[in-house]
Amino acid sequence: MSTLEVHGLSAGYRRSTVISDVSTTVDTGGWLGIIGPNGSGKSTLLKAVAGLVRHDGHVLVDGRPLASLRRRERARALGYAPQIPQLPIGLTVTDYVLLGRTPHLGVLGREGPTDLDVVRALLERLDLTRLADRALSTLSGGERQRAVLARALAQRAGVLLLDEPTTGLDVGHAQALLDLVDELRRELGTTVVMTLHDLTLAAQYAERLLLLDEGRVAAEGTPAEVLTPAILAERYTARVTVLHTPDGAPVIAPVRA
Ligand SMILES: Nc1ncnc2c1ncn2[C@@H]1O[C@H](COP(=O)(O)OP(=O)(O)OP(=O)(O)O)[C@@H](O)[C@H]1O
Repeated sequence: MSTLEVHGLSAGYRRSTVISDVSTTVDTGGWLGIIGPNGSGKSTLLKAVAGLVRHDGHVLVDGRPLASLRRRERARALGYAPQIPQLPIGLTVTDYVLLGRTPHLGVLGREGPTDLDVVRALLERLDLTRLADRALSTLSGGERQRAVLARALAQRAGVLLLDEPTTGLDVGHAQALLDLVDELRRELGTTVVMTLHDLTLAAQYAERLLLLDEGRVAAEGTPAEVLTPAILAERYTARVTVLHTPDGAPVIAPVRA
């Protein structure tokens, strides 16, 4: 149940500026997909929104500057699942996902039945139940990725930032994850911002797409407005055709020369 506003956001590393003057608004329960070629600044944009890299400009959640919120308030306002997370590899899957509940725990810092229920339900939906007691270090890449997402979803933040959430997931697990995110969005009004290379999945799940090129907004609109062969040829140097599934969803198909 949160609106995210980004105003004139610029960010980078040391002396180099990577993204410049990005502005956008995502309404409560909205889903914005960030797309763009390699190195265009998608991950940097998410990190800047999350306040994890040096930036200029403003990020507001429900009209409140994110930078002004205390840690716990901030963790309830905004959750972030990075593309390459630092994992406490000795933890079990359950204990790791429970960490996502930290901003909701009472003064004693003990998890209650609601926290355990939230975690159990997420493990079930992400096909992790049989791995619940396994150490993170023993998981496959796709299993670990699902644990990282389960932790971010357990946080139940108003705004959820997902950096390439389907990386390393097979098509079935990718769909299960995106369906689950869609459900949270509909049931809890979670506002979602996600980077994705898979343009077909991006078009099927995101309501709007923002195309970054060299750190600037090159296009923004509905998937049909942004994913045109002309725009993709110009921004990705790609030859593609746009097909449609029987229910009308776009499929971005590469065309061999
Ligand atoms: N920690 C860092 N220090 C210095 N430069 C960085 C750092 N992280 C990213 N960059 C640079 O910033 C630019 C944008 O990187 P970013 O990861 O945001 O792009 P991206 O669009 O997410 O790329 P990809 O599609 O390849 O994941 C790249 O040129 C990259 O080399």
